[in-house]
Amino acid sequence: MTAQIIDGKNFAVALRERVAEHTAYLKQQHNITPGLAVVLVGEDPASQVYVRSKAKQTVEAGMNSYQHKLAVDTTEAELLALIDQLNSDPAVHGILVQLPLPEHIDEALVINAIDPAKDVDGFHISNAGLLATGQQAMVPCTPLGCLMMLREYCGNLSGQNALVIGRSNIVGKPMAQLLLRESCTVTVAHSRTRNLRELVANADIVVAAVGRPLFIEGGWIKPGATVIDVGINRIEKSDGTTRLVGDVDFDAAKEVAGAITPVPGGVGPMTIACLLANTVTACCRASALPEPHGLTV
Ligand SMILES: Nc1nc(=O)c2c([nH]1)NC[C@@H]1CN(c3ccc(C(=O)N[C@@H](CCC(=O)O)C(=O)O)cc3)C=[N+]21
Repeated sequence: MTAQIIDGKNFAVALRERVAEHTAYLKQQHNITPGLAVVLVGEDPASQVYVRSKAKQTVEAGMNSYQHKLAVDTTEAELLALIDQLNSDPAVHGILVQLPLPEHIDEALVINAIDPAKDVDGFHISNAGLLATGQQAMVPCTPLGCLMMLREYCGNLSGQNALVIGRSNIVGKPMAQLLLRESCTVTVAHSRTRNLRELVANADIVVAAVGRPLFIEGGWIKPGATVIDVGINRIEKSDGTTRLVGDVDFDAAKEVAGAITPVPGGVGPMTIACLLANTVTACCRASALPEPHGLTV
């Protein structure tokens, strides 16, 4: 059997269309344009690529994009002052501070300085707590995108064995919370887990977010399982060029799984689409307007 390939790129196109439609509606009916501010500290080339891509897609959806590029030696106090300013700017509905930050800046302090209502990354402790207690929150973009794809491909998730590999605050933990909310039986594995192979073999759903290239072997996967690969690892090929691979050995896993996301073209594009969706959600909530269907879970 060969797995269905879950086309995250197509999925993201459809989600961005819904975002653009609702943005147009907000403009026409309420004279409000959703605005997303992205803050980048330093000149990491990969981060610059992501930030450019986010800004381009924000504008394409009809929203306002505000970019703040700060020097690598920006002080924590200066960054906090900018966040204060964005928190009180009514044109800004979403704020994203690109991670990682330079070492001299306390990441948790900065994230928790963002107004939770504008925290479109969903990283603020208030949003983490709201999600964990089943209340309305801003949901982190990557797990949100993963859940949207899982719902589409698995239908009812209730009672399914879901294995989340990775325990980060930005993917593993919120993913586990979302799957619990869907009534999955959730296991969280990580680098110290001893019997990973057996856990994978028992999982109807695998979400891999360990950050190790090709770590999960195809032969471990339960036949027919749904595999969501969050990993984006750049590896060097024998000819010296590089390519992107996930945490799962895709070529082997696709022979066993029921459905699987590729890398690239899987979770990555959905992450950015969900950022735009979260911005529209934040905008509607800020204006006490009804939220459109399908932009969050
Ligand atoms: N505050 C914050 N929020 C983030 O959401 C955030 C962040 N910081 N820091 C960096 C990571 C990384 N990230 C990606 C988003 C999309 C792709 C993506 O679309 N990837 C393409 C391939 C891109 C390529 O070819 O390099 C794909 O998977 O198909 C990748 C990575 C968001 N991040």
